[in-house]
Amino acid sequence: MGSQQTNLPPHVLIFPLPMQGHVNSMLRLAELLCLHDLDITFMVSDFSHQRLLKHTTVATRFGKYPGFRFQTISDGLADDHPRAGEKIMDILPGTKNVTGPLFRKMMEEKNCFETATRRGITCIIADGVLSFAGDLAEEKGIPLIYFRTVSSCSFWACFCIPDIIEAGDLPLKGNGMDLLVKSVPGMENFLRRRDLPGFCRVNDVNESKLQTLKTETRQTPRAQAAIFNSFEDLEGPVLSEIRKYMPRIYSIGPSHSHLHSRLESKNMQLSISSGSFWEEDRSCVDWLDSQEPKSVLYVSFGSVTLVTNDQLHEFWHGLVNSGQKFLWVMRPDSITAKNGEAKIPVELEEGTRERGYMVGWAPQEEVLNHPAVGGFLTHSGWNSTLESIVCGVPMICWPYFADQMINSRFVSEVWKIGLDMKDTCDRVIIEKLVRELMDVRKDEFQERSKHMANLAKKAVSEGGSSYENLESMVEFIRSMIV
Ligand SMILES: O=c1ccn([C@@H]2O[C@H](COP(=O)(O)OP(=O)(O)O[C@H]3O[C@H](CO)[C@@H](O)[C@H](O)[C@H]3O)[C@@H](O)[C@H]2O)c(=O)[nH]1
Ligand SMILES: C[C@H]1CC[C@@H]2C(C(=O)O)=CO[C@@H](O)[C@@H]21
Repeated sequence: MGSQQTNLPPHVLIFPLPMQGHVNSMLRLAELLCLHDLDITFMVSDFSHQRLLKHTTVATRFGKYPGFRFQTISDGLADDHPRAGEKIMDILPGTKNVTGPLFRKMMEEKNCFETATRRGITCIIADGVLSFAGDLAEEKGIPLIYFRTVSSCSFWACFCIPDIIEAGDLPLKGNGMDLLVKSVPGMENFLRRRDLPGFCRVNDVNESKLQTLKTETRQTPRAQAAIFNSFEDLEGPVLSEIRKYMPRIYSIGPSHSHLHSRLESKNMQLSISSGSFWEEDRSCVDWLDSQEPKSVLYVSFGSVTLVTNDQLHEFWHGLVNSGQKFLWVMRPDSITAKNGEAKIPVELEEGTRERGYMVGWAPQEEVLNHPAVGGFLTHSGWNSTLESIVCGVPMICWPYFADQMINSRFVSEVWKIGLDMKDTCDRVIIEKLVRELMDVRKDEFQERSKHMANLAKKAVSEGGSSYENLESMVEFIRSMIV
């Protein structure tokens, strides 16, 4: 490097798995690092980039940071791939086989992005499931930090997969699903087989999704550090277990709340739109404005979940029969009914007209923060879980796959801020749980959720654990410039 470059800031390459829930939280990390005046190259798939440009103000949001750049790359999937449901798992071989080699070529051809005004990459922060980025970092001698965007509890359960297999709790063949799993330290008293991350639901331990997640997770300790979108008061005991294998762990979450707090302290404006891949329908906020405080159940299953026609009807009946107001996000691509199959019974149409409101995609953070929202029926994606926690909104969990299975167990049994309806989808149960959360046990859930929300806000405020961890991490990134 020329001597004229020695005063340049570190140049961090941030590389998420190209899915909504991963890009969201990595974009927030990118902005947090921009606020610390680091140069950032953000790797984004062509597909995600087009979605972001179409549906968000991401260009203006990052336009105010001169050190920020997007770099696009293929995610290895065909343009018309659904990128939803179980098929989303194709993104792992897609990125490994296609994105990985393209990334290597790009780094070599572009001299690791070094220019007259920017250092070559001084640190790679890669999604914890993109080991090819770790391979390249190691080969080129570039410091590496992994950011696993799921909960620490899910990461830890995945890390323990070899011990779970050894103990005979895997493969899960649908038998003994309520038996306790004793081989994940710290979770011996409450983790059942059905709560293990969805990748464990295989008939044979050699199935590729289990093997891939095991391998990707076990290679994490080769990085110099790891980041979790979590906070010590939420997942402290689990983070301590992980630190036995990787001492340098930075819990810096909840990342959205952390970003808000940092922007506020610099008197900077919050971006109006998040990192949504769909158009946010803001009409639901007007509808919420006309509702009583804490009277509305918000229903959303994130960006990947698919719902069958039967499940749709169970939810719908359950919600209408509960007599509660509800705001339901029904993503255009989320119902698996074939044409003509999705006939809506009259009583559901009437019940929805009286008490419900539906949108294709909502400004979720704003919705959860609205005083009219009193509960969240969620698929337990990690971002949704954290967003609900920060707003003190109790949850009913209907986990669909992956980390969601264990997140929902922590919500109901560890933090006790919600109810878990995992592996059921029945209108009678749905009605009962909605009444329990929004009415019968409302006060206890509200109280515990409010307490956790306060702890989350404390973590990201000056002097809080996540705030201090981010400061240390930036120092560490600065110290690693070679
Ligand atoms: O109408 C909506 C619905 C969702 N969101 C946002 O979309 C994100 C959804 O993220 P998440 O709740 O984490 O769910 P998924 O989209 O399913 O995320 C994937 O990525 C997560 C992080 O790794 C994992 O925890 C999940 O299991 C995985 O499916 C959140 O930030 C929401 O605020 C909106 O803005 N509007
Ligand atoms: C498609 C899934 C594979 C890996 C990701 C994940 C994780 O544990 O990191 C959980 O669910 C999804 O977000 C991703």
